[in-house]
Amino acid sequence: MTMLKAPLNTSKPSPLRWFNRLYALVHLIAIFALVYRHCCNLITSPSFTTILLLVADLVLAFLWTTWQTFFMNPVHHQVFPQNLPRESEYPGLDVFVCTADPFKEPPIGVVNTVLSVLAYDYPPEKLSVYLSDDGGSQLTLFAFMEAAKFARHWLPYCRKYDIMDRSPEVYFGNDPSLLPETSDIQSKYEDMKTTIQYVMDQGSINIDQIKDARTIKALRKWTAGFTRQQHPTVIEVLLKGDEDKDVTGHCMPNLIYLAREKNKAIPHNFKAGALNALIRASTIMTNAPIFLTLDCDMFSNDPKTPSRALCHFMDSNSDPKLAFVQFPQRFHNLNQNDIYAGQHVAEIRNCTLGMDGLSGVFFMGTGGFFRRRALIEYPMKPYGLWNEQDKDGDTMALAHRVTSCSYEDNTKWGSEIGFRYGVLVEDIYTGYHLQCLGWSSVACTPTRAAFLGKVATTLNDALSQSNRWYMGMLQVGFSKFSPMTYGIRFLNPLQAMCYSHFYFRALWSFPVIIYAFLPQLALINSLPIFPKVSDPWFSLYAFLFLGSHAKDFLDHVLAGSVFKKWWNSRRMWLILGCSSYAFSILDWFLTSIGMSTCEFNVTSKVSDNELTKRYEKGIFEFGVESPLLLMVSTTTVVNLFAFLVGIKRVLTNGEKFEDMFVQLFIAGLGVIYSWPVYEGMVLRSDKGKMPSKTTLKSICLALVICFGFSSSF
Ligand SMILES: O=c1ccn([C@@H]2O[C@H](COP(=O)(O)OP(=O)(O)O[C@H]3O[C@H](CO)[C@@H](O)[C@H](O)[C@H]3O)[C@@H](O)[C@H]2O)c(=O)[nH]1
Ligand SMILES: [Mn+2]
Repeated sequence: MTMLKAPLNTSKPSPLRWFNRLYALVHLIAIFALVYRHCCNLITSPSFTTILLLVADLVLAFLWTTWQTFFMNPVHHQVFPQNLPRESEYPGLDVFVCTADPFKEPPIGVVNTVLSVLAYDYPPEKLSVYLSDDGGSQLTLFAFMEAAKFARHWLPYCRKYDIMDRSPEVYFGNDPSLLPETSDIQSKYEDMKTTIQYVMDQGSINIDQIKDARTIKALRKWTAGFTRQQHPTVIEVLLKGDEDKDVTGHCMPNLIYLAREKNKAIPHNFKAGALNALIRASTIMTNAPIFLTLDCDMFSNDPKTPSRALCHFMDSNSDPKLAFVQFPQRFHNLNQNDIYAGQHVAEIRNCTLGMDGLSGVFFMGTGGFFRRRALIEYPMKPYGLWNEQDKDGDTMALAHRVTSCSYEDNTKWGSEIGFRYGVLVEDIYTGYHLQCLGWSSVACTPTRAAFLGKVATTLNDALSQSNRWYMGMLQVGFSKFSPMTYGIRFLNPLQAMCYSHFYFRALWSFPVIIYAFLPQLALINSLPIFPKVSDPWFSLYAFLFLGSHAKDFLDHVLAGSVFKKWWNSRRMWLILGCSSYAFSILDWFLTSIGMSTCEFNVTSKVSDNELTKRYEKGIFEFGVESPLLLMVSTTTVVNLFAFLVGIKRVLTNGEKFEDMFVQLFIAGLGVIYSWPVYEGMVLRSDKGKMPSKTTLKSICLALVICFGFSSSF
């Protein structure tokens, strides 16, 4: 009799797929009808307005269609870590944590992320944690030397009491129940925090005050000419598994600090470059077959996460070409209704389930467990790494060599091996390339989040982040690797359409800007541009509007969201459309004609108390002067003007309400969505209000737009 082996994972298609397909079909027919109407209009009464409306609706139709591909075959995966073999059979695991700027990403936060993964429920002799410091900062190294000392107490404590929150900041912040050692460990943690905070406040380290010879030696590497953009490689092994023991005598995981060499004259390729340096250094030092990549703010929220990933990697029935297991991004600092829609609840859920039913989820930059072989196929003879015999046993010298900035010259790093270079979204781009090469991926979505990170808590940060992302997406979309020309040859066509949706999403800004200005300006000029209520075509508009909104709302609810969050996500969709996405297109254009260079601006992970309080209350944070905010405020003022003028005309000038209904509705909706912006412009006086200069500028601009364009109608 053969024993049935207990499964490590299962997958089940969602029954909702039938409903989704039916909805998509009906909606698609309505879209065709609309396009037909536009074409008729274009023939009978061609005008600038008709052309713009057609363009807007065509772009909307394209993005709607590509969005539907996520809903055609959603699949639910489940994992069963209890069925895994013994721990002694687990593969080695390397964890890569990236940080880039000690002032935007405070080291104490990074330390918490690293401690939370050092304390994983994983055989310590098989676990190594690497910290990549692109900020090349002595302060960060110092913080990690302190963290290594604290880890000797923290790890055995977590193990002994099976603590769930292994980020000490979270654990002590949650008022832990008092165990015999708790207050002792807590005071050690507070001491470490104080020490780190002290050097951060000083902004530098006074080596004379340090007694430990090893620390002094390490810190002396920051010589006079050492700057963040120009410095040699620094590698420090802070914990060495076979030598360092915790306070109970247990072996510790490895902990390695790495600041790769930087040279102003040589592009460092931002995070992708950092990750590739990590891949090479770790290949030489520990070479675990699986590695996990993490952003510095993404602390582990569940010590059993690696075993969930292993449920896919260790399953003999899984795809041998499984490249990565993605734990979708989740966040811990969201306010109640997620005012900037940073959580992307419905989006993340629908995209992961949807792509999992095709060739696999996209890589989200953090929380991905990779099979090392997917990124460097060995033996990699042509590329050099494996040719270099470690003859003198000098691993460190070799590790320094492979993290030097000239190492990648004339190699395929960044194009055919490692994380891919050249665009600002190295994450989705690398996952996409792997899938084009025949690798697959899978999402793992446990109820308790595997990792928790930080969302942007000011409007401008949220907008700049999207600006960067969607500029990066356009770089792929319009490159020779576009999913429409390249991806489609290697991927399931639906999968290629999923990627097209992301890569071209910035095009939303065309319909959003057209719909945010054109109907409003026409309203001011008493020109009806949509069918009146009694016209049969009106019901087509109503159907398309209501249908798409109802479906979107349903998708949110099914993803566990609530009405207010959905409403906020709608508002953000409009705000992004008229600001970030438009700037993404502009940035992409300027970069591609060589008038601008692309920069990865790190999102700030610090926020002062007042700001945090406002965010927690759900108040919009404007605060700074920025072109992104100016676009938003100008658009909202135009909508308000148009709405007021339109209402006045209907009430006093006897203009027909039904003729202007659609335009009034669009402007009115704009006004309702813009409420927090008006508040920020005129009703508030706190620090987070819209800067008066921006308010004034936007009113002037809006007046020019409203009355300057009158002659064109
Ligand atoms: O030159 C750089 C720039 C950034 N980073 C690190 O990259 C991570 C992400 O940077 P962040 O500013 O937090 O960007 P986000 O927009 O919040 O990140 C999202 O978008 C990025 C680009 O698409 C992905 O890399 C991230 O994983 C994803 O969370 C952070 O740990 C940084 O320290 C570097 O290591 N080197
Ligand atoms: Mn981030």
